[in-house]
Amino acid sequence: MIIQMFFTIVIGLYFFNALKTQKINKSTQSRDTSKEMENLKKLRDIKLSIPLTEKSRPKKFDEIIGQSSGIEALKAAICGPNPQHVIIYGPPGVGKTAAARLVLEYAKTKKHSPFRQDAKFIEIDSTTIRFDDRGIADPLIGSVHDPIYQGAGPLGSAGVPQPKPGAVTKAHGGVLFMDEIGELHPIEMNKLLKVMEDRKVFLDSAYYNSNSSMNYPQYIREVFEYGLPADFRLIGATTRRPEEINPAIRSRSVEVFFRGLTAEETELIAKNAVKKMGMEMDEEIPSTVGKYTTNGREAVNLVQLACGIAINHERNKVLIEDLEWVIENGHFTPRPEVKIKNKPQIGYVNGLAVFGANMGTLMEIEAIAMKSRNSDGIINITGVVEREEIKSQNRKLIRKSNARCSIENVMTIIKNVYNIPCHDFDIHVNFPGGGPVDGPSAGVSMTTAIYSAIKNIPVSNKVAMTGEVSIHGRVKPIGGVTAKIKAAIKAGVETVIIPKDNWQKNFENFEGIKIIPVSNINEVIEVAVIKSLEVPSIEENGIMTSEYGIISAQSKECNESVEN
Ligand SMILES: Nc1ncnc2c1ncn2[C@@H]1O[C@H](COP(=O)(O)OP(=O)(O)OP(=O)(O)O)[C@@H](O)[C@H]1O
Repeated sequence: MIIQMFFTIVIGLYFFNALKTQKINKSTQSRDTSKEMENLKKLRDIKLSIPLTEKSRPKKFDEIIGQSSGIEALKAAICGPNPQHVIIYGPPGVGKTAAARLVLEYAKTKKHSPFRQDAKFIEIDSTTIRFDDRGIADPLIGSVHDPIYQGAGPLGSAGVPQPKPGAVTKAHGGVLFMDEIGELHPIEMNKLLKVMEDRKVFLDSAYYNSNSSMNYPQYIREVFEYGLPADFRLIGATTRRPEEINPAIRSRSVEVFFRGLTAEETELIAKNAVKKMGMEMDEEIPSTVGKYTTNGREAVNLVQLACGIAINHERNKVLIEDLEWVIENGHFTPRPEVKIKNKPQIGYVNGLAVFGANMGTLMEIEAIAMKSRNSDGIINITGVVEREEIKSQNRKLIRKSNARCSIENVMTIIKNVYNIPCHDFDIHVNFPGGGPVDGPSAGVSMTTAIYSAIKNIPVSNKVAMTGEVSIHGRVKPIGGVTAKIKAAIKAGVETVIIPKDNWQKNFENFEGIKIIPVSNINEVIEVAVIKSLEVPSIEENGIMTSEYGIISAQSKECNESVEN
């Protein structure tokens, strides 16, 4: 009896103590959290003004300048009855994120769209996702909080592993937007591909055994047995080129292209940004911003800084001096603007090229030909960036310019088609400005420049051209033709020669330019060189020059032999 009483008192005391400790813990916790809550509220009350980039973030598709084709393609991929995964390519700050953020809301307005009104848009930055081989934390795919970890709570104490859903599950039924998808760790990419295939995520834990007699909660058992739902549409955005992106994700996605913005477009973005700041500005501000910026973010940032200077001087008007100060101190360089020359020249051709994300530009090509003193002429090619290295996380891509190899083809074409023994000449071809020249598409321009240099016939300054040329003189299709035509118009060109196979019906609607599709090099020469122009010869420093440029030494010799 006494022993029984003794044990009852001991057990009673034990539970009493346990209860007391629990109460103390609870009151300390509530005291601590209420203090933290107070601090959090205080922090939330402190607000700086909203940055202009945030204020000027497009709220409607109409406010995204210059990307109508990209937006149309994005809408077609996401807003139909069968939405597709999408990859948006484009340079930084041109509206990829802005468009992605709007497209889900737009899809919800469509009757046939499978997205429900409460469908979520989940945004994740791929550069922040690291592969963790222990699988403790994976914000993209999800992870399992095993009972060995601290803070595992009552379920953890009971030895139950707890699944933590990742972005793929949070985006279930909606859109998962992955910015900079080209930077995603390869293992994470493979996991993502698996989730996209299964439309659910399977999580593993050494602490879960389906055959175990342990009494797992129903939810835990369901997740481990049947997976977490992850049926979403992916929109990945990247500044990388398609060939740098994992082919498996590319093959599962519709590819959409956003382009770099023209000066007029960044000009408009700047104008809208100043309006959104509620300020006035000097008339020259938008055009100056246009001249110094190639994307929307740069334009908005430039305007924001100039507005800041005006505000510091207690003005409501941004002066051109404010902007010039920002340009000077920010070391901004103006965008290159190549214009056509004011008269035809010998051996000088307006080529066309694309750079970056499908931006067209006029590419000058000049050639000089001199009768060689040796049996085999020397070919010199300068101004070409020959090797371009692009490093990504897991591989290195090397682009080699094949302009040097292409010139051999050009020599064969001139010999083959025009019966000119061009290996008897020392030839120098130069690409002023030096860019990564893509040899094949400069084929027609190089041929025309060398032909003009050897024959001493000037090339029209109002003509620009693009196209690959085969050794039999056939003109073959090339890429980026629309961007090239637009660049030609801006440079003041009146006639553009393009390969016949690149012809599109909508080129008929281009105003202010004549577009001539050709299928062989004879047609190019026919349009580009000005045969009617007589070349007067004025000797200067041993090199013959004319009103139309340099006359090659070969022509000097020819002239002399005629005179003799
Ligand atoms: N085409 C555009 N039209 C209007 N504003 C633009 C445009 N492009 C960029 N902006 C401005 O720049 C800001 C940043 O653009 P956004 O984040 O959409 O670019 P992004 O292409 O996703 O860039 P990144 O690849 O660097 O993430 C926008 O909030 C907007 O203010």
